Amino acid sequence: MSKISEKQIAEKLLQIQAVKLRPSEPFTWASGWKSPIYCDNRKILSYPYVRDYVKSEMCNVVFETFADAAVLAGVATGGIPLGALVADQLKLPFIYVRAKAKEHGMGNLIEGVLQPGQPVVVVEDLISTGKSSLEAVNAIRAAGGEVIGMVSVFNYGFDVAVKAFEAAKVPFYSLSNYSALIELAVEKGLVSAEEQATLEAWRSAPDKWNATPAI
Ligand SMILES: O=P(O)(O)OC[C@H]1O[C@H](OP(=O)(O)OP(=O)(O)O)[C@H](O)[C@@H]1O
Ligand SMILES: O=C(O)c1cc(=O)[nH]c(=O)[nH]1
Repeated sequence: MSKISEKQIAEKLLQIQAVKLRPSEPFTWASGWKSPIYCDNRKILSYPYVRDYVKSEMCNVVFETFADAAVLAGVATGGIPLGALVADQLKLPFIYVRAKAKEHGMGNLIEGVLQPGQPVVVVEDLISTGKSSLEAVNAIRAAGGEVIGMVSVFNYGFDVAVKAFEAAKVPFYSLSNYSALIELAVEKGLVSAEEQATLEAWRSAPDKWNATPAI
């Protein structure tokens, strides 16, 4: 993605107030990490113009980079509505991967139709450690699908995720990222010097970060 388009997506996320800073009462992430920041991409769905923009940017990535995609797969739950929108626009089949296999009914981990050997692109709303995305990749591979790549709206750019995607041989594209977001928020004066210092301390060791409650 170009730096300009990364910032344009970041601008939309800021406009819809999807990004929250709460250093004094840290958020708990899916990984268990504590964080002073949370990016709630689910809010994109509630703003049709932003939703359209994100959808078409995701379509461009799939169309231009993963032209062989035969199926799109959403990662539950954030990646499901986005993936379905993109699949609908590109007229591709859609499946989704649950966080865990359903405990009644068909007992499925993957919902929808996946034929062995089909090239699949995984759609995620956000990548932090990459664990959720890679669990979905592994489930698709175990079911016989060929994961050719993945696309997400946002990526924190942590080394742990970059290395995990490399090890799993999954090329990934994110429409925006933490660096673009913070650069823009600082330019717009939305982050105070104190908040910037907190974010820097957190970003340098997110797995070890301990928030000190505001006095
Ligand atoms: O890269 P990771 O460390 O795995 O974190 C990112 C995951 O966390 C969020 O999902 P969450 O588990 O909050 O569930 P949701 O999508 O159902 O809201 C997000 O939608 C990603 O799937
Ligand atoms: O890692 C997570 O759980 C996570 C971080 C974030 O900023 N936004 C989100 O939806 N999940």
